[in-house]
Amino acid sequence: MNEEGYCIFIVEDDPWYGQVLEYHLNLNPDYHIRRYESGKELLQNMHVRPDLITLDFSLPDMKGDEIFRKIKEIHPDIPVIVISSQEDISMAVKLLKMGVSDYLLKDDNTKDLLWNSIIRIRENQNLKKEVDTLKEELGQRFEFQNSIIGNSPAIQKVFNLIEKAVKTNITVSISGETGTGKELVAKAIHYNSSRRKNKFVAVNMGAIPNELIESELFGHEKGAFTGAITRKIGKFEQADGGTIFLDEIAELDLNNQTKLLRVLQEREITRVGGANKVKLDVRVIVATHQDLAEKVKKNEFREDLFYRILGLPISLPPLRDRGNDVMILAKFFLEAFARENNLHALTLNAAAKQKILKYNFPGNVRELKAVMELGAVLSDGKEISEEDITFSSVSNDKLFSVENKTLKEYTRDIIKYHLKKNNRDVMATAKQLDIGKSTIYNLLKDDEASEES
Ligand SMILES: Nc1ncnc2c1ncn2[C@@H]1O[C@H](COP(=O)(O)OP(=O)(O)OP(=O)(O)O)[C@@H](O)[C@H]1O
Repeated sequence: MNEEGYCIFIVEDDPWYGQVLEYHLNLNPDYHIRRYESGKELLQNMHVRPDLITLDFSLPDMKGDEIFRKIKEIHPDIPVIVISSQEDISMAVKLLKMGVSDYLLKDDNTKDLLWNSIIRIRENQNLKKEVDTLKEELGQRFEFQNSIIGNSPAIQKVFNLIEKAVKTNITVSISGETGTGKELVAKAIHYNSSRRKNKFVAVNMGAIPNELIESELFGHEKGAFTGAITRKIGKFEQADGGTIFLDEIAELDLNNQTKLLRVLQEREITRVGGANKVKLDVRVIVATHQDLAEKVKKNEFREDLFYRILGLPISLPPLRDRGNDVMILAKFFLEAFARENNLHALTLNAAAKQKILKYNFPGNVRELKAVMELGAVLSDGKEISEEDITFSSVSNDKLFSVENKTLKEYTRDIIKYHLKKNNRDVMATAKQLDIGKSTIYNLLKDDEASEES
């Protein structure tokens, strides 16, 4: 239904009969009627996209079946009621088979039959609309549940928040360790929102030097500074109508924080070196792996900007808190890798599964993906064994891994990890860990003794 109401085209070459129908249908204030007297006139006005058409079968320039075919080509979903002055059963059957919504004979009852027919068609249209909306909602749910994998209560919570986020333009702040899927969630929000047809523009604040951020975000005019040889459209302008994803927002220095705050408040930008303000309609999603509130306390992040970008906070749990999602994701990545590389389906043997379940994945889902892909390459092509699973992340992996260790063993691991990082400098390590040097020497002595024995 357009904003004028329910728009009905009456196509009838007999002006008197056309008027009778128009008068009758106008009794419903919701109906907005337009009248045409030939097939040509009707087709010229199809851009108006009526909600329904009543079509006299015997128009001077075209027969009803021919016009109906043309209507279908332009807008296949518009219901058409054919009104004929002669009873022609075989033509009626033919038209109904072609998809005409109703076939009425011109007689004393036509007005009332038409009235009822339209009511019935409208009911069907409303029902169809409802089904379409439901399907779309369901489709959306499936869409992001197909790309963001997981069943754990922790990730279900995130799904719920994504569903809330897509319904409005509220700013979303996503927090979570590296590799937990922050960008994936931001994309899911954009592509499931009404902005999906416009751009999703991602900017990593940590990857741009502070002095270039302003021009990167807001653009610059030609000659704005040395090196600005042409006008440049910034990321905010590129995202007009769509979504900008500001990753690593905590990396912004205070000066750029002030500039960003102004833009978010005024919803307009000025290109560097430009005089004009450009109004924008951009949805903002920010992400960080840092504790922003903590940064506010330390005066490293503006409190007003913090509140401006907080919007709907979505906190992504680390992979180690997602229970069996690790196994679901592992299988998902293996299947995807096999599919992309035309390999046979690969499985994990029991020991490999155990090894994965015990590990704490400091690099989260990104690391798991890499581990599974490497495992697939190292395997015999059918089954991935324990040896094919290698953890090479930066890593304090052993340090935090969930193994059956005693406190003493953990302490030993922590000290050895820092010793290695400090090039075996005992003094520095002792200072860093706030322990006595003797603790470290004793540990080294124990280790040597156990190696000798
Ligand atoms: N739940 C998930 N299901 C499927 N793939 C995922 C999931 N979470 C993350 N990934 C994949 O893991 C990788 C890392 O995700 P993403 O880049 O979104 O993480 P991030 O939190 O933004 O990382 P960073 O903090 O380093 O920017 C991507 O390849 C992403 O597709």
